[in-house]
Amino acid sequence: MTSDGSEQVRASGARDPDALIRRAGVRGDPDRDQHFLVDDRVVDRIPTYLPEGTDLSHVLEIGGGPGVLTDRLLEVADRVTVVEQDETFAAHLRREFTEEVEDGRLTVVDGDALAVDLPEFTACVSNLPYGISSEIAFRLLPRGKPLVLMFQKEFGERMAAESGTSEYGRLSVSAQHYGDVHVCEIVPREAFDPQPAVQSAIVRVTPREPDYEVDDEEFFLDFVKALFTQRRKTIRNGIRNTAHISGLADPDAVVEAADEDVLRKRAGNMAPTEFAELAQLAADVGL
Ligand SMILES: C[S@@+](CC[C@H](N)C(=O)[O-])C[C@H]1O[C@@H](n2cnc3c(N)ncnc32)[C@H](O)[C@@H]1O
Repeated sequence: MTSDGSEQVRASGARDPDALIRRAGVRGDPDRDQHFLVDDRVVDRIPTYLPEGTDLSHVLEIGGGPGVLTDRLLEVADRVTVVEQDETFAAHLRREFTEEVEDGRLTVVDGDALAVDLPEFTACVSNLPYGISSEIAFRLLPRGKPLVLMFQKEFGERMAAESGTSEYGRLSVSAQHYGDVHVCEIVPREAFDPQPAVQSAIVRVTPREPDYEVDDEEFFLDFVKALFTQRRKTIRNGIRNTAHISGLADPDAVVEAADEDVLRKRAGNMAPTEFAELAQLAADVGL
């Protein structure tokens, strides 16, 4: 705290997380997915995980809370839009960053990130509300922009997992369809207040085209989802048992046309490219 009693900023110019929480006037409520970052070192590192050369002209943040990450994003971005569902925190953000709001550098959107229209953004950096992190991630991924997102550790590791590992699944194939997924850092519970029940992971998604082609993206993703519901079964049985999920009209035709080597595999050992090839074949002969 300074001699005049203010505790606005640290020497580096960044706002202090505890002071921000105090000024917000309420504590985080875990039932509302409110676990606020209080470890400056972690907050400082988050924007640095964006891929080199990221366009920082308009950064989106989902769930601003007291504004510790918003503050860091305003240091590096030309413009920030933050979506915050809790009215108390949305009002606090407008108060805390009055100058930036007046200058048009910060827009605070009140509302549910799953329901509001998201703006055109050039990158998204967020400590996500964990209860809806999957739905939010799959709203963001198809936009094809760099993402740095905090998830529950297990979720982040599943997103980044490679075939043949126990974490690999539908989430890995679907997320990696949109970009390269990398776990940048595991964050301990102590970095938050209130502390979450489990550790967290900061995940970077660098957008790129997949190294395979699928004509019908929706069918591809449904097909992958279907086969992972039967991950212990062979692909042959998986195709036959899950037509109600994949939407295949003639699963037997797919089994007849597919390679025996592929049919003997299990979903957990199929690389994304193999899923894509099989999905193309399935769409041709079985839909
Ligand atoms: C994990 S906290 C992160 C807060 C802050 N960015 C930080 O790192 O300290 C998640 C924030 O998302 C907000 N939130 C929860 N559900 C939301 C939703 N559906 N849409 C937008 N914000 C939401 C919560 O109120 C909370 O402020």
